[in-house]
Amino acid sequence: MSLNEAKKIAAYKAVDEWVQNDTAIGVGSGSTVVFAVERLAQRVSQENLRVVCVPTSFQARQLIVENNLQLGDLDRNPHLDCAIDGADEVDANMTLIKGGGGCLLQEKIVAACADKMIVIADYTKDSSKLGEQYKKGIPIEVVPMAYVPLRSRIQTRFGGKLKLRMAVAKAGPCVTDNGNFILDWDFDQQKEYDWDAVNRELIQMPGVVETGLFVNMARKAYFGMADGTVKERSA
Ligand SMILES: O=C[C@H](O)[C@H](O)[C@H](O)COP(=O)(O)O
Repeated sequence: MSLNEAKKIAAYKAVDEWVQNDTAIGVGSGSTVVFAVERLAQRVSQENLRVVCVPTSFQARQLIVENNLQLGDLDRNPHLDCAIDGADEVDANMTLIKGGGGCLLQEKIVAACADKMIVIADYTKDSSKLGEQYKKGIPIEVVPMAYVPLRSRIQTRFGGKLKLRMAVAKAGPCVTDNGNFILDWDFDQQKEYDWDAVNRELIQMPGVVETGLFVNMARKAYFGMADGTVKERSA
């Protein structure tokens, strides 16, 4: 089974199990969420469901609009029944790395407004320990003027190395949907980190907007496996 097929079976299962009539849901970002929106659009038209979708990125907003789903926002829908989102890695404790595609701030805000956050992923995201599968580090969204001092400060405090993420089809750094930069923290694989404590400390550093560490947020994860089954993990 291809990676895309693995993403699709996880996404379809999550949408089938968690989306009900008369609900407001958060729509995450990335390549796996594309399949969740596809399934949602099928169910909305086949079952005549009333579902309001709150996006977590520009990409998610486009997906919602292109699939003729009802677009909501946190002003009108401050309480969401669930948020369905992808992840770059999910460890045994359901701690996530997110932001590989540059989306993490709005994703965390939307997930925090939801009763439960449901993760959809392919089997390459399933890991026992952060860094085991995802090798690009933990994305940290920062205010542009602070990236140099923050890079040294985080390296000195926690070890590892931080790199400013560069754009692909544009000269210079990658700019997030919120106008910020991303530092990818290649943390020290030999160290045992308490991710909750690390996340709290990072967020307190002036200039750090948000981190791609999602600790104690995800309720359930669905992994599409290579053999065509869907593996589930609960918090
Ligand atoms: O920045 C992107 C988001 O955090 C995504 O949810 C994450 O990168 C996983 O994306 P994908 O489903 O493409 O693997």
